[in-house]
Amino acid sequence: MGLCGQAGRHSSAGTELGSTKMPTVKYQRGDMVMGRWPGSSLYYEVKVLHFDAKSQLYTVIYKDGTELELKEQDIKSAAARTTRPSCTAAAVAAAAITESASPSRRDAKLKDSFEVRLIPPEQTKASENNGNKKHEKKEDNEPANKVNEKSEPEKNQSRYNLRRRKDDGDGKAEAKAEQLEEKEAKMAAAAAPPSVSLDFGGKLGAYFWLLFLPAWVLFLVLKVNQEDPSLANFPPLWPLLESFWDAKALGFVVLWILFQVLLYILPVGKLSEGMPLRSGERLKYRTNGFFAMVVSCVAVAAAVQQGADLTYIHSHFLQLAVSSFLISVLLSSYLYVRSGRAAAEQLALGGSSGNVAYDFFKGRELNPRIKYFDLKFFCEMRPGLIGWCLINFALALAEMKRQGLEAPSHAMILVNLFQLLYVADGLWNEEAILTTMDLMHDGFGFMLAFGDLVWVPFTYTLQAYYLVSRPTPLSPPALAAIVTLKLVGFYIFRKSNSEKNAFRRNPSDPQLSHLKTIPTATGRSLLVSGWWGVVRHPNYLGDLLMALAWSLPCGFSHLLPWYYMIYFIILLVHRDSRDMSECRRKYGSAWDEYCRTVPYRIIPRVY
Ligand SMILES: NC(=O)C1=CN([C@@H]2O[C@H](COP(=O)(O)OP(=O)(O)OC[C@H]3O[C@@H](n4cnc5c(N)ncnc54)[C@H](OP(=O)(O)O)[C@@H]3O)[C@@H](O)[C@H]2O)C=CC1
Ligand SMILES: CC(C)CCC[C@@H](C)[C@H]1CC=C2C3=C(CC[C@@]21C)[C@@]1(C)CC[C@H](O)C(C)(C)[C@@H]1CC3
Repeated sequence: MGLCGQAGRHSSAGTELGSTKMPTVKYQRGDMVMGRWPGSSLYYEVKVLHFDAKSQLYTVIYKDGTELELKEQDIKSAAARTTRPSCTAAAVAAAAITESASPSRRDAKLKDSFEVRLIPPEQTKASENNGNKKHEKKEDNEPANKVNEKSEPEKNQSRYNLRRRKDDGDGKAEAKAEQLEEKEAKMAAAAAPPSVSLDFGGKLGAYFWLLFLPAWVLFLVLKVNQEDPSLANFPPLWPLLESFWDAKALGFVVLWILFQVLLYILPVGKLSEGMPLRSGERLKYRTNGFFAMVVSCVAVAAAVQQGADLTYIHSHFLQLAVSSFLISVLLSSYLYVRSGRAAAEQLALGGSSGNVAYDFFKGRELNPRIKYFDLKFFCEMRPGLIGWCLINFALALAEMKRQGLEAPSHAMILVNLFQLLYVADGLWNEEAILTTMDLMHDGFGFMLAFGDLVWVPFTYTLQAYYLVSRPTPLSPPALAAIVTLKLVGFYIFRKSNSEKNAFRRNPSDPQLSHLKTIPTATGRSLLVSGWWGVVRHPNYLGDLLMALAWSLPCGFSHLLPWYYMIYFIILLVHRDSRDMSECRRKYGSAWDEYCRTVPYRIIPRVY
């Protein structure tokens, strides 16, 4: 400790470093020195970024971008280097915690009181770019730094843990540390600067998608209505203009949405907490989706019992789709207008390009709410998702009617049951959606509004629609193989999603204590064993296997029922790459380390 002492001070008052002057200090901005890792006696190579005369603290940066603030006595000149000169902060910390394994030494370290502030890598760049002045301002103003001003070496230790977590001993200490970890994650998130990269082909891409997506749905709906839906039979017949519109169809769609609104606002079911927002706040969500689904099923069964003819949905598919499209456009316009009044911290990162088309498409506001009514959460989980099952059921009835069957075909039953299971599972585990990309990162705009209200109910039902007028017999072995495939996919999908969700909600969950994790500078860890150690997106793998099981019952005569499979591969590959860049931005070198440890993205040894 303090090996360098106060001797040998440079008398470098007023030295010019770029555009800023450093006061009289021992180490200068840009110096490569050895910084002591909090809570340990290990020193690692760091670069001096800044000295704050007021607090007498040096801001230093590790090789992986982690910034700390250290006292002078915790810094040695590079000549005194003894250990691990090029370690990342994560590895450094791992070494530090391993070192502090014995309780007595650990206690001693807890008493150790040197000031340290952890700053996420995003800020590092900002501080490097902006120079010292800005940095000083940031320190003064940001709540993240204010909270971290407390001396809590154990806080830093808790985050860095490459050992199996059940080896840690004292559960209480760990729980406390995890709480701190969560607090820091909030702070890091609050401090994250807006991202500037635009996905989906940027501004020009947005125009393209705004035109292409509705046109594509129209194309699919017209195509599946053709007697011969093969690609060669192109273009499909263009219907008369008046057949696009049906006021009754619009009325049904509006009624359905209002019915779902009613179920959503009923004070039934759990209130779940979302992930911390950049402001540190955690929104509450009424997670009664499964209840809404059960009530909807009962209501539909009662309506059928009363003589309602659900095959209307089959015969008015186009009009229903057009009505939903109109509602999605209205909703997106409302979302765009209201986002103009939203505070900066309520906007999604990268959701404010300034370009009307892009912002309208991608959505600006992260969690648009009318009082407690969360529009994004509601739309993603209710009308379209439950509507998907309703439409499938109606299509099974239409198949019986069209083909004169007493019961739906085996293929139709499989498609119906498989997709019903998928939706029911999503609603049963509704809380898990709060840790998905859409809820945590994406703004709510046309893409999701259209996706939820039009894309899901009117294109995810194409397999069932296809089967209505195309009998596809299945042999018992084929049936058994398809069911097995679906169950395997479902198992992988559910287990991996639940594992990540449970870990994000409670990193010290005893049931996850056998899993290995990589610490990151934000305070959150990444799972590197279990499902998330097999590939980087095991949930996508399970989802893709299920998608395959949904298409197989429709046979190989046409490409149309395989549309979902093809679309889904493209969607998930793109989603994976979006997520990779986002995680790279968030976690820096810890993410690279994760990618090195888990080299495959979705399919082990293939991709
Ligand atoms: N049927 C459909 O149309 C669609 C279905 N889906 C399904 O929805 C589900 C959710 O998908 P999606 O939101 O895309 O992505 P994920 O649920 O996979 O969420 C990705 C996030 O998980 C966290 N994460 C990534 N790796 C790790 C790790 N090793 N340890 C801990 N956390 C990690 C990161 O967020 P952080 O670190 O910030 O927590 C990352 O941003 C999937 O099952 C997918 O298949 C998705 C799209 C469409
Ligand atoms: C129109 C665009 C090209 C694409 C829009 C994509 C959306 C349709 C999907 C984005 C993520 C989704 C999820 C589900 C449905 C499709 C959308 C909205 C999901 C609710 C399906 C049920 C699952 O169990 C789930 C994991 C909850 C899904 C979450 C993501």
